[in-house]
This record gives sequence, structure tokens and C-alpha cells, in this order.
Amino acid sequence: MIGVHSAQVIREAEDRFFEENPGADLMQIAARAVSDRAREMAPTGVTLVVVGPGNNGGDGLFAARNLAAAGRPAVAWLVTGQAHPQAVIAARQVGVKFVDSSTAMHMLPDVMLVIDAVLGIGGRPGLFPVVERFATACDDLCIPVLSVDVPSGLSTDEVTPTATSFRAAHTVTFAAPKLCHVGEPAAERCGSVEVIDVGLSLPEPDVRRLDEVDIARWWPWPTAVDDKYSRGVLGIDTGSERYPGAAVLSTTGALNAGTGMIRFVGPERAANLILDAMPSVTIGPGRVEAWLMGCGWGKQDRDAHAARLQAALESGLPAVVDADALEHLPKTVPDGWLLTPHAGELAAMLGVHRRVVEVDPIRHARQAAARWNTAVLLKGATQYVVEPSGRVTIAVPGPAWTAQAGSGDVLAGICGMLLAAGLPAWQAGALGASVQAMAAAHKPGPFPPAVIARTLPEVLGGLWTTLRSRAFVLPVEQ
Ligand SMILES: NC(=O)C1=CN([C@@H]2O[C@H](COP(=O)(O)OP(=O)(O)OC[C@H]3O[C@@H](n4cnc5c(N)ncnc54)[C@H](OP(=O)(O)O)[C@@H]3O)[C@@H](O)[C@H]2O)[C@@H](O)CC1
Ligand SMILES: Nc1ncnc2c1ncn2[C@@H]1O[C@H](COP(=O)(O)OP(=O)(O)O)[C@@H](O)[C@H]1O
Ligand SMILES: [K+]
Repeated sequence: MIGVHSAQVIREAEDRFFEENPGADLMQIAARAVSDRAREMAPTGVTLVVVGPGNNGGDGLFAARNLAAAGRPAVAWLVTGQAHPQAVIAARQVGVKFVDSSTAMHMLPDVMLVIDAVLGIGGRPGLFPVVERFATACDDLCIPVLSVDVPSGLSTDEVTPTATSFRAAHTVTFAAPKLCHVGEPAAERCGSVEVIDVGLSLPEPDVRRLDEVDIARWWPWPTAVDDKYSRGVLGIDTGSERYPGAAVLSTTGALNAGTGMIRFVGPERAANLILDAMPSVTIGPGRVEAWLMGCGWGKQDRDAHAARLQAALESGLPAVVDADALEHLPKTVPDGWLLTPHAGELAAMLGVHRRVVEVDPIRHARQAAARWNTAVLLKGATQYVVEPSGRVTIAVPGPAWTAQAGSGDVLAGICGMLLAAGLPAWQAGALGASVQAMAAAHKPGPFPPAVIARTLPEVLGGLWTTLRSRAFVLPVEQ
């Protein structure tokens, strides 16, 4: 897990660092990381460094100095004509060549790498027109860009770009990732992201991103003494005469994630399809530990749906509430419920336009979590789980192959399994979204949601095997 921090928090940490370590030179650490990566990205040829007026430009110029000192041709373009004074002197001393904007543009087709050191965490969104044209030309000519801290033009603390920016193949950032590095669509403009520890002490994050180690650590693996009941019984009330497929998909997700026992209580047509495909699923009511409701309910039989949601509420059990069930939410819900809207459904829940949610997903997911006092998993390219406290957990990301009808049903099923196994709602949402993404990454290609669901056992089995093999590694005798 890694904490995601705002520019403001990084600045405050930096101020504290310099108070405690007067004279320390973080810029040299940053510049070294950038020049090391640049040498890997472009082992030969000219590197063109685009330099802004602040410390981001300073990082870039010192990186140019490092490259030139190592015998690598480096050229710098100071986009405002001004730059970090010591960095300019250091770069000149080792023979970095300085060029103007028209030379930079003219030589672009022949450079091996562009280092974008125009704006970092002190930048406002957007670029000077000449830099904007240059950034677009890098894109058009497919010149690899290495961004320092953030791709210039992006807003550090936002996931939705509002202006032209550089589009990096790789970004070297410092101290911690920021929202633009982890939230789509901004994250895509950062390329692969590398975080360099520069020694700052950061506070407890209120936004964090999971990695595969967290999934392995938190997954409710079966123990030797488990039975089907202790692993968790999930009641599934999904599908309708019109949408029986959603019932099949949600059940497929739950079963392949490892539910101890499933009781399906949806429509008969869906039950028959489920039995044909998954004979271990039981049909009809009985004792359950958690509910999964709403996938494929459709817009008919609304009164019946509202009544079923009310009955789940009165049972006091945890529940995944997905899709059409989100329309019937009471004013407050038990805190064991996990609401799983996509942006459109969250917009409807809050009475705003979908676009508003897409621009600022975290703020809106926080509003819903606070309003219903329960965990919300906002689905999409980046999946955010928000607790009523406002804490945000971002799931392990996956490829966009899962962007297809039915993926949400599978995901709801996986989350249902995790609730039935006893996990708190936020964790069920974060783990469920993560393993679905990991399964899609494990099996890249246009595989339908059910195939991705059937890949889950392999992915989970792989994680489990890795965990077990680690557990059996004995410490080396000294
Ligand atoms: N924290 C760390 O751990 C470390 C931080 N380090 C580095 O420091 C960087 C932050 O440096 P920074 O504070 O000097 O800000 P930076 O991003 O260079 O920009 C400020 C300048 O740009 C200007 N400007 C802004 N927006 C603009 C626009 N749209 N269009 C035009 N101009 C615009 C702005 O002008 P003004 O606001 O005065 O108008 C000002 O002159 C950070 O990203 C990292 O690279 C490392 O060295 C060490 C570890
Ligand atoms: N760009 C994307 N990248 C990766 N995954 C995505 C992307 N867009 C959507 N998804 C996945 O698709 C699911 C879509 O859910 P949803 O719209 O509820 O589907 P449905 O209701 O049709 O089953 C999300 O949970 C997420 O896993
Ligand atoms: K930059």
C-alpha cells in the first residue's frame, strides 16, 4: 500500500525537512534519479531537457548536468528564459548546450529523449502556448518523454486533465504519488510512475493505493479447519426475467472468488441457467451471512425490489447493493453495506450530472459515503472505495479490457463473497475490485466478463502459493 499525497502536504513535509536539515540538497537526489532513468531510456543520442522557471526546472537542469558530465549529449531549452541559477551554472560548466524554442522544435525529430522539467507540484494546469505546441509535437512524433515529478500541464491533485499536458512514457516523482499519478484519465498521461524516497516524513494518508501484497495479506484464505459454512454463505438476489444473465454473472463472480456456499433466491429462469452452469449453487432461501442484491433487477417490479431491499435491511446482515437496487436506498443503511455504483449511478444517487462525478470522483464518493454512512465502491477505470470517515482506498488498477457490460455484475459477486467471509465493507470493495483487475491483467485480451471471472481461481491460487512458499522459507543460520 502506498499513500497518495497532495502537493500541499508534500510542500509542508519539505518545509519541515529543511527546518530540521538546513543545507540539505534534495534537488541533487531528484536530479540523480532523473538522469539515471534518462540513461536507461536513451542509452545513446541526444537528450533534450525542457526547463521551467522553478525547482522542477532545477531538477531537469541538474539532470542535464549529470548526463553531460557522463559524456552524454544534453541540450536544454529554458522556456521562460529563466531557470534555477545554480543549475544553469552547473549545466554550463560541463558543456550542456542551451537552445531557444525554434531550435528545440527544429531538432525534436532527431532527439532520443525529452525530459519534461517545465512544471512540477508548483505548476498551475496548462502550458505556455509554445510549450503546448512542443508537447503536442512530442506526441505526434512519438518521442519518448520522461517527466520530472508530474507531466507539465497536468494539475497535480486532480484526476481529470483540463488542459494540454506532456504525455510521459515514464514519470519520476518524489516522496509519494499524487492523485494525477493514480487516478484515470490523468494517470495514463504519466506513463509508468516511479516514486523516489527523498527522506521526507509524511503524515498518515487519507488516500492510499493498494498493491498485490495487500491483497495477499488481507484475502480470507481458507484455513485447514474451515468448512463451507465458516467460509461464509452468500445469499444472491440478482437478475430478472429480462436480465437473467446478470444473475449468472454475479453468481459466477461469487463462486470463482471462493464463496463457501451460495443460496440463489432470484427468478426461476435465472436459477435454471445458474444450475446448468454451476451445479454447486443451491436454490432457495436459508441462512446466509451476507446478501448480494440488485444486479440485473431492471426497472420493472420496483415495489417488489424495494420490499426485498427493506427485508435485507431488517435482517441486519451485510450486503452488496449494486445497480438497480441503488435506486431504492433508504435514508441510512447499516454500516456493513457496500454500495457499488458506477459514475452514472452515483450521479443519480446524489442528484447531479454524471460528468460532475467524473471530474471529481473522490469528492462525490465521499459525499455518498457520508450521506448513507457506509462504504461506497465507485467503479470505473480507477476504482475508489470510500468509508464514511472519508478515507479512500484505491484498488489495484487493471487494463480497460474489463470495460464491458457484465463486469460490474462479476465484481459485485466477488465483493459478496468477501462480505460473507466476514470482511468489513470497505475491504470487501477494495479487494474485490483489485482481484478482478488482477485477473484481467493476468489474461489480457477481449475476454468476456465470465471468462475473467473464471480466471480468478488461477490468480488467487497463484497469490496463495506465493504466500505459502514465503511462509516456508527458513531464516538463514548465521
Ligand atoms: N517536494 C519534494 O520532495 C522535492 C521537490 N523538488 C522539485 O521541486 C518542484 C517544485 O518546485 P517549485 O515549487 O519551484 O514549483 P515548480 O513546479 O517548479 O513551478 C513553479 C514555477 O512555475 C511557474 N508557473 C506555475 N504554473 C505555471 C503555468 N501554468 N504557466 C507558467 N508558469 C507557471 C511559477 O510562477 P508563478 O506562480 O510565480 O507565476 C513558478 O515560477 C517539484 O515538482 C520537484 O520537481 C525536488 O527538487 C526535490 C524534492
Ligand atoms: N476503463 C476501465 N478500465 C478498467 N476497468 C474498467 C474500466 N471501465 C470499467 N471497468 C470495469 O468495468 C466495471 C463496469 O461496471 P458496470 O458499469 O457496473 O458494469 P455492468 O453493470 O454492465 O456489469 C467496473 O467495475 C470496472 O471493473
Ligand atoms: K514536469
